[in-house]
Amino acid sequence: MTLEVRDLVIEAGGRRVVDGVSFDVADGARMGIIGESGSGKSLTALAILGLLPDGAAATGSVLWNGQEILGLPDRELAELRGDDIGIVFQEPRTALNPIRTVGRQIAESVRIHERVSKRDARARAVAEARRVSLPDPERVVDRYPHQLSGGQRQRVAIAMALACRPRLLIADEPTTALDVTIQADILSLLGDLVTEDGMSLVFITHDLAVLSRIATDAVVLARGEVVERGPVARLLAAPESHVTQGLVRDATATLWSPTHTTLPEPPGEAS
Ligand SMILES: Nc1ncnc2c1ncn2[C@@H]1O[C@H](COP(=O)(O)OP(=O)(O)OP(=O)(O)O)[C@@H](O)[C@H]1O
Repeated sequence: MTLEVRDLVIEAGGRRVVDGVSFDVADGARMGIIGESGSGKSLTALAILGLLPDGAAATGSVLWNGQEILGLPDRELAELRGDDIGIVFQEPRTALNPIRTVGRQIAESVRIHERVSKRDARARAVAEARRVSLPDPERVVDRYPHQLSGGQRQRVAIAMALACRPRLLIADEPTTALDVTIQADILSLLGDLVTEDGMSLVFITHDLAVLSRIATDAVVLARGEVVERGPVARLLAAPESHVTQGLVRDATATLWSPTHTTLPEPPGEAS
């Protein structure tokens, strides 16, 4: 299943905040969308999912497996989300319902999309909790979000997003709100699950070091436009635009030094 985004334009608050963005995500590919704050990353993801906030509108084309999904009725989009496309956001606290047990929330996404019985749904919730390596899955499903750590809450959000085995996962800064060590754990969990299921991935971040751990290719956004695109290894090693060069400098300065990635000297400072 492929995602093709063509000439996406988003107007929000009377301004054009995304301006002609195009990219493809082939079946099983791992695409990054990277850029500084306010460059249009989140709105691009929300437009793909049909979740733009009030006051924002998108034009252009978003083809999912050849079908136009931009402007689909809410009902059809809701079916697509969860069934075909999973979503993980930055802040699990806001993605989770504080007054429902995490098991119920994981089970709910299964029940909506697969019509399983209540009892089977609970068993599934336990299995999904185990799959994302939540501790003591039989019991953790009876806990409430506030009783879990930030990293555990993000595991719950990932379990919810992946419970129905979507073909595409869109993850918007899923590790940004977490401690540095937890970030690495969540990234490797996501990487493992994406590989296991053969899903495609769209991963949004402002951090090229993080991106290099999970994505193979990326588009670089600045002020709503694609300023550069290519394999992440090339963007790191030979960034062409000033924006990407800045991202490489930030990545090199980042506190956690990725074990699998050798970051190059920052541009202009190489000996
Ligand atoms: N609901 C809205 N109404 C008006 N403008 C908005 C709205 N949401 C976002 N914007 C503006 O659109 C631009 C792009 O926002 P977006 O959230 O997509 O950026 P981003 O790259 O994801 O940034 P961040 O990393 O800070 O989340 C920004 O200038 C932002 O202020």
